[in-house]
Amino acid sequence: MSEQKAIQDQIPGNHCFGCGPENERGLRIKSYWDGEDKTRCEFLPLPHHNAGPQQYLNGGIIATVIDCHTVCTAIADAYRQAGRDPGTGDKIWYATGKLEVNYRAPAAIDKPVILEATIIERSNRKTLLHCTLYSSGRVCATAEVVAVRVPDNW
Ligand SMILES: CCCCCCCC/C=C\CCCCCCCC(=O)SCCNC(=O)CCNC(=O)[C@H](O)C(C)(C)COP(=O)(O)OP(=O)(O)OC[C@H]1O[C@@H](n2cnc3c(N)ncnc32)[C@H](O)[C@@H]1OP(=O)(O)O
Repeated sequence: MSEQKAIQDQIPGNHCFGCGPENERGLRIKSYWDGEDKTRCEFLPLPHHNAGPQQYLNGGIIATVIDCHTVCTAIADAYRQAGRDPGTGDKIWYATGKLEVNYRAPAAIDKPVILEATIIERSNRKTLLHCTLYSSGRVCATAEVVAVRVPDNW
């Protein structure tokens, strides 16, 4: 990937478990633009992120990384639509309104997962995104997410 800074590293004050650089015990995913309305994230699971069987990634962790990758994409997009660099000026904050995940195949615990998010639709208050999660080149999950703009005191 290019030299671009991760979306999460451009937005200060984020303590989110999935994507907050300020959460020492979090997953700390990093998302990058990869085309006009697309972003990409690579996440390497840790052994304790397993499901019941130790070789597979836990479904809640899958949902979390999809949630964070897509909502951070919506936030970065909103800054872009406002003509501002992320983290500059008044804060823009989105929360997850809807997260619908289809688990299509198990994801290996010891391989990186790749997430690709696409912005499908945007309006003033909400952004609809699609996300695909791959492991070893295979589609393991797809998701539809609605990110809703909330005040920065939310
Ligand atoms: C303090 C300082 C802050 C500084 C910033 C710090 C840095 C942070 C930086 C970065 C962080 C980013 C990291 C986040 C990543 C992870 C995100 C999460 O996990 S968030 C936690 C889980 N989510 C919840 O707990 C939501 C709980 N729900 C709510 O609070 C409300 O229901 C909310 C905000 C989602 C909507 O409530 P309403 O009253 O604001 O707005 P209404 O009028 O209901 O909806 C607005 C629009 O959204 C649509 N909408 C709402 N829910 C929908 C849904 N489930 N499906 C489809 N559309 C929905 C509605 O139809 C409406 O659309 P129409 O404008 O009319 O077109």
